[in-house]
Amino acid sequence: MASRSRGATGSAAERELLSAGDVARTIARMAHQVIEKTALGAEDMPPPVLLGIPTRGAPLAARLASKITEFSGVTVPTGTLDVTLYRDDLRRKPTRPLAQTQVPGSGVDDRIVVLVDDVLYSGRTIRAALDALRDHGRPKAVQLAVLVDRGHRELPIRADYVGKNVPTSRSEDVSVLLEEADGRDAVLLGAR
Ligand SMILES: O=P(O)(O)OC[C@H]1O[C@H](OP(=O)(O)OP(=O)(O)O)[C@H](O)[C@@H]1O
Ligand SMILES: O=c1cc[nH]c(=O)[nH]1
Repeated sequence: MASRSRGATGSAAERELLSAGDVARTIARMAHQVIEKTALGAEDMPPPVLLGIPTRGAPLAARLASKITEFSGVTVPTGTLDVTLYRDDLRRKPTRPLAQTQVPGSGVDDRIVVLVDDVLYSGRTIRAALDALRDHGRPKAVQLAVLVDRGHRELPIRADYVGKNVPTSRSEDVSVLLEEADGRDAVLLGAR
């Protein structure tokens, strides 16, 4: 279980920001936005490549891809991108376990790549993802989809698709729970 998640139970001090139904509706809305913004289905426009950032970005990317296919009829290449070795805090936290990178056979060259993550906070994970992506080719463009943007950016990074903007204080913690990793879907706001 990832460090920030309190698992399937949650504590009384946590407030539910999104229910399981909200999470499903949010992903569906984001799928429609990706279809529109990437001009999916237009002639001479290959579908975007979705890359989820482990831990929870990976199942999120798979769910987003499945909704995009459901709404558009187009299959979207989907994979995962581990950013661990590209993090700028690697020396401070050298024991982080590696996750899996699986770039689909389509590759990323000349494609729109949509990075998918559960939470956007400082932006440092996404900065690392941009570095990691460089090892796999040169996308035509890179976009970012996050389920929750909680603010407090430390780098000039913004998301193209945001499920929910949540104003937070730095002393708070956003936990995204997903069925695949946590046994249920929810977004919780608690104390750090
Ligand atoms: O914008 P940032 O400040 O980088 O924070 C956002 C990242 O923090 C969490 O990942 P975490 O590193 O806790 O690992 P996890 O995905 O395994 O939970 C979250 O899943 C994002 O990837
Ligand atoms: O609150 C936060 C901050 C970074 N990453 C998370 O998953 N939650």
